[in-house]
Parts: sequence; structure tokens; C-alpha cells
Amino acid sequence: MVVLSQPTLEDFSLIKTCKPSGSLFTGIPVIDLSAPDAKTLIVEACQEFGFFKVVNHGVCPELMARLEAEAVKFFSLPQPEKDRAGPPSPFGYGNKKIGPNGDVGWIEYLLFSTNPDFISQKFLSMFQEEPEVFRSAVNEYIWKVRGVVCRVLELIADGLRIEPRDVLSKLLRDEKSDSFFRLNYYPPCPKVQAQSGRNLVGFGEHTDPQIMSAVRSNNTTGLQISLRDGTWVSVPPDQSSFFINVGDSLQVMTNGRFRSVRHRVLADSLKPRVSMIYFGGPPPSEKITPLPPLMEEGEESLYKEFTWSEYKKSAYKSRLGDNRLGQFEKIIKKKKKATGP
Ligand SMILES: C=C1C[C@]23C[C@@]1(O)CC[C@H]2[C@@]12CC[C@H](O)[C@@](C)(C(=O)O1)[C@H]2[C@@H]3C(=O)O
Ligand SMILES: O=C(O)CCC(=O)C(=O)O
Ligand SMILES: [Fe+2]
Repeated sequence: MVVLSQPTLEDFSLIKTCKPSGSLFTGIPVIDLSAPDAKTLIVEACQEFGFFKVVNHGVCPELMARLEAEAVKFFSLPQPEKDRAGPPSPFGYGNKKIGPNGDVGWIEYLLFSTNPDFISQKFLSMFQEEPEVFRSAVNEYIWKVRGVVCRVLELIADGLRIEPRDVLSKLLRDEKSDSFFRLNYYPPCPKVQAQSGRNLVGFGEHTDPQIMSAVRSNNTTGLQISLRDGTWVSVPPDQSSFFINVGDSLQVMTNGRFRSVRHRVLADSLKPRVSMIYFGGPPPSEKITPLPPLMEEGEESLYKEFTWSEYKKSAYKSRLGDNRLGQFEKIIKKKKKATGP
């Protein structure tokens, strides 16, 4: 049997944070889901940042806390017990290795398909003892967070004045929807950071390939997003809110009007970061193309046509930080302006 060795410390990237670690970006749009102007503010946030924070979402804090506690219980198990829940590909427990192409991060995680039958089966095989509490917290949480993301997608349809308003949300509600759920645990790493004055990369920079993702974390810093000009800024943590990422598929479906946000996570030197992320994806056979009602007269798609399963296949051949949409971009020749006599 070939035993693949775990990455050593030299394999991890360190990032020198340009600002003192206490400095957090205050410009993240905050959307109150019940406010009358929510749809306009969401569309603006998707265009400018591809990222925003959602408050007043109706998911009870006890459910989030219950799932976080179950996750911490799992990640505190002895290593051989956690390893029994691996490998992470396609779904299961992962430690330091991210994806199939050599990416590493200061992270442990559990990756699932959101299908409840899948979760039941996986939990039974992962935890011989008492899988029920964890499993029901995961299923209930996924149900609720998907509801929030679908509400956001319906507000987006309203804000863009496209009908029907479930044109995007129905893809996530479809029983064939290819959505994922991920529990990430970033252990603290005081020694390395104190010695080098740099932060260890927990999850390297990337965009999410799906339509939309919703991140909930404990109150530990680490998540950063890249602004339009390429500057990295730190997102102030807030355990009672969701942070929404526009994914590559929504960038294509809006023909580039929305930005798929580049983001990354730096490990904290003292506290573990625990995050739970729902990745809302369409059914495999869904064509990812610009929404017809959004297109102006004569507007061409910026992308070649592809299905979600084709995109996913190509994404899984890429490295984490690659520009995955690049190979699907069309080279559009600009029409020559008529020159005067
Ligand atoms: C390096 C990789 C990990 C990833 C699959 C990929 O080949 C490229 C995309 C990565 C990503 C980023 C967002 C999500 O965390 C994720 C589950 C996804 O759908 O795409 C991960 C994949 C992964 O960790 O397997
Ligand atoms: O853990 C986080 O806060 C974000 C992780 C992330 O971006 C991902 O899992 O795709
Ligand atoms: Fe991500």
C-alpha cells in the first residue's frame, strides 16, 4: 500500500499582512434581508464586490452554535478516528491537502454533498457511535442556509428585473442540484507566525465555481477578499451573520455584471477558526449561460457555452488559485467605429 506523506511546514505559504492584524475592512456591504431596498443593495454589492454580509436572515443562532459545537467535537477527536472519515475526495475528511492537484493549507475539513440521503449514509460509515446528533444538525443547517441563499437569489432576480423570480433559486432547490457543504477547522499556529511575523495560509486564494456560497464562521478573523484593484482586505468576523460569495457560475449567468469574488483564509495565531460553508450549485446538465432577459440588444455572451458538469470537470483539473473561467472566455472582437471622412 502506498502511504502518502502529510505536507511538512515548508510546504505552506506564508503571507506578510501589510496592515497590522487588528485592522479590518469596514466597507463590506451589510444587507438586511427584510429591508425594502435589499434587492437594490444586493445587486450593487454583487457588481462591486461579489461579496456581502447578510443580517436579519431568520436562521436561529442556536442551530449555528449546535453545529459548530459538533464540528469542534469531531475535529478534537484523535487523528486515527478522524482519518477513518477520509479521504476527502469526493467527500469526507481532509487534512492539509485541498483538492486533487497538490494544494495545501493549514486546515482540516469535512466535505459533503448536500443530499440528505448521502449525508445519512456517509455519517453512518464515518461515526459508528452516535452519528445522529451531528447528522441532524448538518441536515437542518443545510436546509435553512439554502433557504437564505434562495431568498437572496430571488431578490437578485427582482433587483435585475428578471422573471420568473425563481430563475436562479430553482437550480438550488432542484433535487438534482449539485451543491456541497463544508466544515472547515483552521488550527491556531502561534510558533510559526511569531517566528516569521507572517500569517500561515489556511485556504489559498480562489473563487468558488458554483452559483453562490454562504459562509458562517465563529468570531475568529482570517477571511480576506480581494477588491477590484487587487488589494486584499480582512473581513471583520461576525458569528451571527452569513457572508455571501458570488461564484463563477453567477458571473457567467450575469454575463460579467457580477464579480466572482477571489477570497482566501489566513490562519489566526491564537484561536481556531471554525467555518461552515454551503456551496449552491446547479444540476450537472444545466447550461451555464447568460440569462436571456438580462441581455441587451446585440449583447454577446462573454463566455463559450458549457454545462455545470463540464465546468466542474475542468475545475477539478485546476489548481486552487487558477483563473478557472479563463479558458471559457470568448475572444470578442470589438466592432470598428466608423471613421469620418
Ligand atoms: C484545488 C481544488 C479544490 C477545489 C477543487 C479544486 O480542484 C479547484 C476548486 C476548489 C473548490 C473551491 C471552493 C470549494 O471549497 C470547493 C469544494 C469547490 O467546489 O471548488 C473546492 C474544491 C475542493 O476542495 O475539493
Ligand atoms: O473557511 C472559510 O471561511 C472560507 C473557506 C472557503 O473559501 C472555501 O471553503 O471555499
Ligand atoms: Fe471559497
